[in-house]
Amino acid sequence: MSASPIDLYALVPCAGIGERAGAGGPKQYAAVAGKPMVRHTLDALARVARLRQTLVVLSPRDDQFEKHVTGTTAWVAKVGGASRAMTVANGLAHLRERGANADDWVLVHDAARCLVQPAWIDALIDACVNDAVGGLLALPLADTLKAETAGRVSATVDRARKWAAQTPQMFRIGLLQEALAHAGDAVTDEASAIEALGHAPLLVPCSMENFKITWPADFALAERLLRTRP
Ligand SMILES: Nc1ccn([C@@H]2O[C@H](COP(=O)(O)OP(=O)(O)OP(=O)(O)O)[C@@H](O)[C@H]2O)c(=O)n1
Ligand SMILES: C[C@](O)(CO)[C@H](O)COP(=O)(O)O
Repeated sequence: MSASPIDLYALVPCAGIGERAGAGGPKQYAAVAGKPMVRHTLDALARVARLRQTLVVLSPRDDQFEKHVTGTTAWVAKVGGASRAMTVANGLAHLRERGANADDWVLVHDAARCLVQPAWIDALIDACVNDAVGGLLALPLADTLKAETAGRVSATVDRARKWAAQTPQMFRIGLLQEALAHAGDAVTDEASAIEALGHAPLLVPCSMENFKITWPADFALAERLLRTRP
């Protein structure tokens, strides 16, 4: 009997409250260039042919997704947690319940990184699909890096070999479940949890356009970039 093929899934944590963005509600539903932010994200993922399925993970209290996103083929589960790490862990358990295997890959991608492009996701898959660990899209730091105390510079931090982590982050589902169970709630991305198990995720260079909408001013920048895309 032949082994079952390895599938690739996307998991979109979409259960945040968007406190820093000050959009008057969860930022993933704010309109950017004519569409709710999460719709841009899902449309980009839907154009990646190698993804078998996308799972969107919502807050159990979410009453906006269905209003804002109609006609999606993505799976939806209202199993989000109090932290991003919990949302991802609960989403992984849901994927397993729906038939995903421990050896399958998952690409975890923030709903709030709505400028992601299919070509960047394909580049991540190409780089990681034969890798023992997996990896993430990221950007080498260009600016000089300062540490702060009470609004003043306390130190200049060596920026050599430092990268800003983006998403998607691509790992085997089983390894990521083990890593998140081990790391707990404090990790802010999947790679940190994998690192805590002693692995070294692959850094795959991406674009600064793959930024996360976090602050109020980010909406206008995202709008400008999306409206001027060819
Ligand atoms: N408990 C949480 C927290 C965050 N997220 C998701 O993780 C991504 C990145 O998180 P972030 O930008 O921090 O979003 P928010 O938590 O919504 O923002 P803030 O921290 O400003 O409240 C977002 O797509 C967000 O919806 C999630 O699914 N579950
Ligand atoms: C996963 C992430 O987007 C990588 O940069 C980031 O760590 C999320 O952090 P947040 O504090 O939850 O926005």
